[in-house]
This record gives sequence, C-alpha cells and structure tokens, in this order.
Amino acid sequence: FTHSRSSPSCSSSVQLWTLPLPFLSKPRDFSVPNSSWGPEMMRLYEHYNSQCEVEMEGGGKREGLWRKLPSYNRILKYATGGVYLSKIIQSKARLFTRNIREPGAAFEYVLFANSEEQKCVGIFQAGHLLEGPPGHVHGGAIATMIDTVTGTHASMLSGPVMTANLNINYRSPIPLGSTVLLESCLDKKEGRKIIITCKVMSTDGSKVHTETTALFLSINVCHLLERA
Ligand SMILES: CCCCCCCCCCCCCCCC(=O)SCCNC(=O)CCNC(=O)[C@H](O)C(C)(C)COP(=O)(O)OP(=O)(O)OC[C@H]1O[C@@H](n2cnc3c(N)ncnc32)[C@H](O)[C@@H]1OP(=O)(O)O
Repeated sequence: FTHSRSSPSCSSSVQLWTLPLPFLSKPRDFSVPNSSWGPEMMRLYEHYNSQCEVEMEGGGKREGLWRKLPSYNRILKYATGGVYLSKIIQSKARLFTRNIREPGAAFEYVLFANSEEQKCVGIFQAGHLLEGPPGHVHGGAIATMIDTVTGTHASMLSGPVMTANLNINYRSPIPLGSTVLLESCLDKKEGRKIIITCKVMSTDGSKVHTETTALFLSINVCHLLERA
C-alpha cells in the first residue's frame, strides 16, 4: 500500500482503514488478562474466550461463534506511513482508553464480536482513576465504554465511522472497581447511518446500569486525516 500527500490516492476509505492490520512489527494487544483483572473480569473473559474455538470430535478445533478483538493503544501507529500520514505518526497521540500505564487504574477491557448474531460485547473493569460520584464511575467514563463498544461494532459492520449521536439513559450507578458487561446490537443500517443499541449491565445480568441508542455515520477517513 502506498499513498502520497494528495487525497486522490486516498480515495478508498476501506483501503486506508485496513492500514493498521498488516503491521510491520507486532503491536501489543492490551486486551489480554493482567494481574489487575479481578475474578469477575476473568470469569467473563474466559466465558467468551472459550467460545472463540470449538473442539471437534476428531480432536481438531474450528472457529466458534465469537471472536476476540485485539486492542492497541494507537490506531495508525503501525501503518506504513508516507508523507501523508506523517503528522499523525509523529505525534504523541494515544487512544484515550489505553493511555494510562498502570494496570487496573483506568479502563481494563476486552471486546468480543459475534458476526452471526451481529452482536458485540465489551467486558470492562473500571479503575480508581474513573471516579465521578464518590465511589462510583464517572458518567463520561461510562459514555466512553459505550462509545468504544458500539463504535468498534459499527466499524466492523461498515468500515470507518464517526459517532454522530449517543443517547444514554443512566439507570443505576456503577461502583468503582466493579466489572460490567456491555452488549451492543445492530438496530438498523440506512445508507451511511448505522444505529446501534447498547446496554451496560452488572456481570450477573440482574442490574441494568445504562441503556443507549447510538448513531454512527460512515465516513471517508481521508477527509478526517486532511483536517488533522
Ligand atoms: C475491522 C474493524 C476494526 C475496528 C477497529 C476500530 C478501532 C476503534 C476503536 C475505537 C472506537 C471508539 C469510537 C470512537 C468514535 C468517536 O469518538 S468519533 C468522535 C466523536 N464524534 C465526532 O467528533 C463527530 C463530529 N461530527 C462530524 O464529524 C459530522 O457531523 C458527521 C458525524 C461525520 C456527520 O457529518 P456528515 O458526514 O457531513 O453527514 P451529514 O451530511 O451532516 O448527515 C448525514 C445524515 O446523517 C444525519 N445526521 C448527522 N448527524 C446527526 C446527528 N447528530 N443526529 C441525527 N442525525 C444526524 C443527517 O441528518 C443526515 O441525514 P439524511 O438527511 O441523510 O437523512
């Protein structure tokens, strides 16, 4: 893949969006267990991870219904950068959810996708730096979790997207340090619009913390980069 400063070479947004995938050096996947993950985080991780591969009768394995999505601390860092991307590559930009080095201090999370059911789930453990009301998670941090799961889901369905609207109903507060399960479902796709619903729930499913409808719009990444 090559590209130059001018935008015509960047006319295929899908082509650019796939840039982070063929890495030159293997990037670190942050969505794997670390010592800060509590028992609930581990339990849910193992629950979905065990459904990524299914054992067959003959002893072999085949792909399961779920797929674990890797998560890096940058989106474009590993692209083969030409002049066109240099401003971004040289910057110190980091993905908002992956910019605290101390394990467990902020967002610990892992996402799984089920393409057959057009579903995505996120398992999040909210660390002490995410406090809002005393002892509970900040509403903006909760919105970030929702945006991460629904935004990833929308981009899996439609390529590059931007969040146009997040309509969140906060039903019950999330205790700091706890683990929550986010379930994202495709509602509908209409042209460039992708509408996704998402629930944040306690890990046993007994409590709904938030309910969200999210609107994403497919974009041409080149237009975004030209503004950077
Ligand atoms: C393989 C996959 C791997 C995945 C690996 C991904 C890794 C990634 C992980 C990170 C995942 C985190 C995901 C974060 C995602 C952000 O955080 S994005 C940052 C926050 N969002 C923004 O900053 C967006 C700012 N807004 C904009 O840039 C522009 O308004 C938009 C959203 C691009 C839309 O602009 P536009 O393309 O010019 O569209 P426009 O013509 O205005 O509207 C088109 C249609 O949408 C409607 N519309 C537009 N906005 C709205 C709105 N707010 N409400 C209702 N309708 C609207 C219009 O009415 C119009 O409708 P129709 O008339 O066609 O029926």
